[in-house]
Amino acid sequence: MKDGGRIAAAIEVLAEVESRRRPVQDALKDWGNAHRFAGSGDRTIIGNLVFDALRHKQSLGWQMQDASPRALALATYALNWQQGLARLDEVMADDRHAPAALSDAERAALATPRAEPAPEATAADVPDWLWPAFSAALGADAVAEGQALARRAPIDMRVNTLKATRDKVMKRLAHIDLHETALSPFGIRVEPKPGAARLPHVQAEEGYRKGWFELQDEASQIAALVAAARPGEQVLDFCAGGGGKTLALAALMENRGQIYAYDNDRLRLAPIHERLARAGARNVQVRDPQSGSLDDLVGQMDLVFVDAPCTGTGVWRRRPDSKWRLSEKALAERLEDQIRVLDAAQRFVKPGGRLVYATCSVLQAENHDQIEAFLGRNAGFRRGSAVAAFAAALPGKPRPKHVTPEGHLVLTPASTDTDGFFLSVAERIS
Ligand SMILES: C[S@@+](CC[C@H](N)C(=O)[O-])C[C@H]1O[C@@H](n2cnc3c(N)ncnc32)[C@H](O)[C@@H]1O
Repeated sequence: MKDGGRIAAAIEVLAEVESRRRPVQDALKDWGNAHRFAGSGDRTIIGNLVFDALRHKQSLGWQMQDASPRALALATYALNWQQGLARLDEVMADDRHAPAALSDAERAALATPRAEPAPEATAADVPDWLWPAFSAALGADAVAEGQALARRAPIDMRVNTLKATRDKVMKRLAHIDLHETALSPFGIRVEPKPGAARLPHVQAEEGYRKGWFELQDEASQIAALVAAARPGEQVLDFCAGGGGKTLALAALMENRGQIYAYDNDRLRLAPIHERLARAGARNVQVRDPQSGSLDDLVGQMDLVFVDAPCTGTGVWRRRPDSKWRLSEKALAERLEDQIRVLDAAQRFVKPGGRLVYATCSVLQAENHDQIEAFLGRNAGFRRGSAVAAFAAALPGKPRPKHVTPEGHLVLTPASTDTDGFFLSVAERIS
């Protein structure tokens, strides 16, 4: 395929995502299945175009004065990928699979930046309805944070210290352009590359199959460090999902003590068994809703980790389609879920034990307001300090920029160069 045909394919996929509200990965996969002639290089480029168009949907639509799939794909190629109008004309002329020739209005919009400044929500590529909450959470940095959440994410790996060291993994992956993460002591990062570039498929590496490393954003690695699970402790991972945090906690505990991995959705837990085996994590009992209740754990846990269901505003870099699908209704539902999860999880914390409440969102309503309301209705808990836990777990590292007066921590792409993530700690006093 040539670029004209790839742009046409991106338009098709974007239309499918928009009109049928399909997850972008599914739409891309279906397109690939229906167009077997497209090679893996073509599919990468089409995927990059589609993801970048969704990341910058609002700002590109504003510049084009047209947010149709066609306008977004053309603007992504010419503006976001900096190929320019002349090159776009060339690839369109040169390819019978390319979209129809540019209109005068498209040509004008691609040639000249609009004179007036974009509204803040547009410049930040944040949905208009969410802007008040987003900007309240991030203050003067809101536009910069929105823009950072609209960039491509790096590939972050967490070295599994049960099986390997960071040096060993870095040596084995020396053929890849990577470096140590700035904060996590067991993180390795592959920086994103622009335009058509393809990132390495690190899951195909022998070291991945041997369980020497996992794919995990640095923010999640930091979450496990802040939770400070120690060898020998009793830990409940109450929203374990596919087990990302469970594995990180097991490594910190050096396979000593016990982790109970629970989730109320069996299907989400399903991958955990294979992941635990690959990682060599032997101190984890998986408890799904059908394998028995958690009653024996009430009041027994040194640590209950609540990686709560949330809107995912902190992971828009990786899931840009979710940014535009999010609705007020979905946010309200997540807020209800979070109250339910916190109230259910708290009873497992033993006196003197701690509850860590985390989300991959940056919104105050899901974060600060949620944990503060929990503390308000649970006199048996007192507020701990996530920022103090961060300083203890990561000595010598700079204090993150976004810390609430109560000591809760908000990691963000523009401030910590991670996904957006919220961390808070509470301690049971009675
Ligand atoms: C952010 S995800 C967890 C991700 C996971 N900890 C990881 O690191 O891969 C939130 C999880 O909470 C689970 N969940 C939602 N409501 C719950 C409830 N009432 N009790 C337990 N888990 C719940 C969801 O099924 C989902 O898997």
